Amino acid sequence: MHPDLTERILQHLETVDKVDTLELATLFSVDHQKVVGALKSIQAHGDLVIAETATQKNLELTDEGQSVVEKGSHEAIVYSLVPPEGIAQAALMVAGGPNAKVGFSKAMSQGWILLDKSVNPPLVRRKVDQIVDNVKEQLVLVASGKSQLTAKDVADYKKRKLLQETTVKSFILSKGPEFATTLTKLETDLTMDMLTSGLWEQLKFKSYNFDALGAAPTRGHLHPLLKVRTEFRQIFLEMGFSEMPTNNYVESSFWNFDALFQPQQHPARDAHDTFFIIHPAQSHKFPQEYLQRVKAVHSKGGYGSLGYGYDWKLSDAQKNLLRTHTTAVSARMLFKLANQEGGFKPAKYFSIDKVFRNETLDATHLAEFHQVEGVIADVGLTLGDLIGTLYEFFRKLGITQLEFKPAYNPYTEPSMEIFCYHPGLAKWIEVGNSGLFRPELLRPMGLPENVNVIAWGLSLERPTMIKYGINNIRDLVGPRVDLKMVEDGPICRLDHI
Ligand SMILES: N[C@@H](Cc1ccccc1)C(=O)O
Repeated sequence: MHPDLTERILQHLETVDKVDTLELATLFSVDHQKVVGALKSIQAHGDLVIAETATQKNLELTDEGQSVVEKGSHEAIVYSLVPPEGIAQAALMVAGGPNAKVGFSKAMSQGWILLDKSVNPPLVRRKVDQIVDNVKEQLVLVASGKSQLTAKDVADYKKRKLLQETTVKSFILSKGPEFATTLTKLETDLTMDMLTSGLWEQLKFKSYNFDALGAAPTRGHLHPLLKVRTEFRQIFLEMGFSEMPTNNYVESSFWNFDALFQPQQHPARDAHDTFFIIHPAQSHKFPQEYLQRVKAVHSKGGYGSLGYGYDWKLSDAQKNLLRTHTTAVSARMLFKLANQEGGFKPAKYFSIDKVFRNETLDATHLAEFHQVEGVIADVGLTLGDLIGTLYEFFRKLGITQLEFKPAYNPYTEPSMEIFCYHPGLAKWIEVGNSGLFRPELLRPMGLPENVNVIAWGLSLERPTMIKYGINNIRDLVGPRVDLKMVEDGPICRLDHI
């Protein structure tokens, strides 16, 4: 608010009996709201002024009315589009755009144009050589505040949505019993000094506003990872996926590696990369026939594959570990899908949960993190389906530029790393891994020959870090989490970063 607006109002009021706040706004060339604000603060100081409410009706152009002022009325535009030789009505409608229909009927009733039915198709022709665009002229006058419209004109223009009536509330001010041209400062606090010296009797106190909203107290907040997880879950659900049960952190090597055709000598199965469990060190319950088929495909091959040709050991498959990827969850689910009652049915699944790797900790790696994984099983799926699905999935995250790079996974062929262009960071970043599950994985499970499975996985931490502008993963979990970030972090889409 203008600092001395209150005093300017009071000084003006000293010279007159009554003044309207709208008049003051024009006089001081300030917004009417500001004058009303200043009035409120004058009123807070006591009965300096008497304010009576007044309402005034104003005529204003609508957006459509404004366009008539700028470009002419709809009927004049239609008239101007009719060439001397005439034009087919349909072509006129196309040329005139959305307002051509009203323009046409108004121009007809004004007697400016006619429809010549003596030719086939009928042609719209000019009926007069010249027109005066009264509507435009009258609205121009309204815009300049000089309108002299009759009540009927006003009603007509309102009906045509060219004019609207607005009511403006204002106050008529006159001097009150405590009128003064300056404001005395209002005290907000009653101090001990004021009481003992008796000063309080001469001071004016600001009254309490019991309706003011207090500051919201802080309370529980969702962690950024949970918020981003909610967002991913929502996207999967929108795309028709169902969530897989993911509650087993402890998994056997069988489901984490062997079922996925990952050979027992694979370096990832080394204790350097995997946390093995000591108690209990082994799992014992496996679907026996399936286990035999997995053993066979590793050691001898099958389903058109040569296998790896090594001596597959049950004892290695039995070793318990903290699952290293959520693909172990997908393996269990696909086995269930292949062996469910009534046989295989196409399905779309997702999971978002914690996985563990024996990593050297650094700015981008922790020993535990989350994976987001999507899996689709259906007849005749191709790499094209995978690419299309990935585009749709990432589009829903606000990412539209993707690139794919050939990659290798023991369980997928072909495999693709997924890169996306991040406009905020102005670079391509790797966001995930994907592929078509190998027959050596699907057929031993009992999935029919013509069924293919496409899948992709990404970490939950990486998009969360990008979204919240964090470059050290240790700032995302544990004691280094900035509580301000947790409180303020909005649930918003990645494109709002
Ligand atoms: N399991 C892979 C991701 C992935 C999932 C599904 C298919 C292909 C790859 C990983 O840990 O990175």
